[in-house]
Amino acid sequence: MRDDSRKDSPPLIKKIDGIPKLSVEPSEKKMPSPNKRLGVMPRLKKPEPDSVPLIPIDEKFKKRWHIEGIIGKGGYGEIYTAIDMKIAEEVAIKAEPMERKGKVARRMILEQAVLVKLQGKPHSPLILGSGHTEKFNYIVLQLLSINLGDIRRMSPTRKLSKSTVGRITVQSIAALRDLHEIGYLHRDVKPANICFGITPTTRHVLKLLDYGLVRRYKEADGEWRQHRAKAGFRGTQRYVSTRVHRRLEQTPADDMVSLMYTAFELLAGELPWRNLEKSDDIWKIKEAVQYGHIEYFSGMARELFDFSKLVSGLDPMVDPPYATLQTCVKKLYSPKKLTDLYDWEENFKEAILEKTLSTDDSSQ
Ligand SMILES: Nc1ncnc2c1ncn2[C@@H]1O[C@H](COP(=O)(O)OP(=O)(O)OP(=O)(O)O)[C@@H](O)[C@H]1O
Repeated sequence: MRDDSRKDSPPLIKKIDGIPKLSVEPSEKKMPSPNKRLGVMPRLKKPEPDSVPLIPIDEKFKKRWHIEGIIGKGGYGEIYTAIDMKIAEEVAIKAEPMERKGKVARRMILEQAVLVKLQGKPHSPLILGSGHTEKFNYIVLQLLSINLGDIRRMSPTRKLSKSTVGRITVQSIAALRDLHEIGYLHRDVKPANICFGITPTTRHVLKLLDYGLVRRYKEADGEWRQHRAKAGFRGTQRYVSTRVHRRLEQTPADDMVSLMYTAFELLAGELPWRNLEKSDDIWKIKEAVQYGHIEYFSGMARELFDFSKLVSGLDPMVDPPYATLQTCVKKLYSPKKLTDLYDWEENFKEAILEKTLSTDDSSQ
């Protein structure tokens, strides 16, 4: 379930005839070195029969971008790769119809505004341009790797190793801290919204994507906005906190809970509620995990027990202690460094070894 009637976010930009044009010239924006592509490059998707892409493939768009094909399709938009003819560099273009169910779709307007505010922060993708046509809004972004959900599925064990997940979590905490610092909640933290860079200088730098569900939770002076008595559902059912199941106003602690579930899924290969569909059933198991029921932390998941306890104990009414959370997950990868190789650069050998060791454990 992914609900998105965005009634609750105040418009940041009054003009709603399309997202504002932003075109960043190469001299103003330092693109990462284009010489060498590293990491797990996105692959073009086969065109779906009977579906017409928003931007025609193999044509020049806005006289600047040669569209190569579609690499991703979210619930709302399409993501393309294109060659930016001005800088001879491959980029990603995200396009979303301007109208949804007869209403002006504001997701991308908000996403563009937040991305602009985040420029200069290491875990935000570079935004290279934006604008609109009669039918859709678009944002031009730095091209990144495939997302962590797809990377996990590439692993022969369908899991990532402790040291890789530790480094993903520590960088995600920093990404969320940077977003919370400018006053916004993400509200859709999940493996599909996390990628890495693909150049020598960015290949170990995590990038948090998809700011379409953000909500402002504090004002410029740092004062928190008043909570609503009841909030609508926002997020993805598998990863939202129990507070979201209860329709409570989300706060930074709820982004941390979604990050903890993300780390759990990457490390254990699945979440305990993976096969459940009903919100109440999922909520019940999430509560048991929150209360620290040890049976849910078997195999590699036990490595996340302390982090889970810390996240479950967070006070939802204050900003989380980011540094303490980072210290807790550092023990998953220490003495490795953030710049050491990650699973996908080493044929997932560490994840395979960990699977063998945990199978040995359970047979004793
Ligand atoms: N800059 C990028 N470089 C490479 N791949 C990207 C980039 N941006 C998005 N993607 C890919 O496209 C997918 C969908 O992107 P995104 O989540 O931004 O779209 P969405 O329409 O908002 O999706 P959702 O339905 O989750 O809201 C991502 O999971 C990722 O794999």
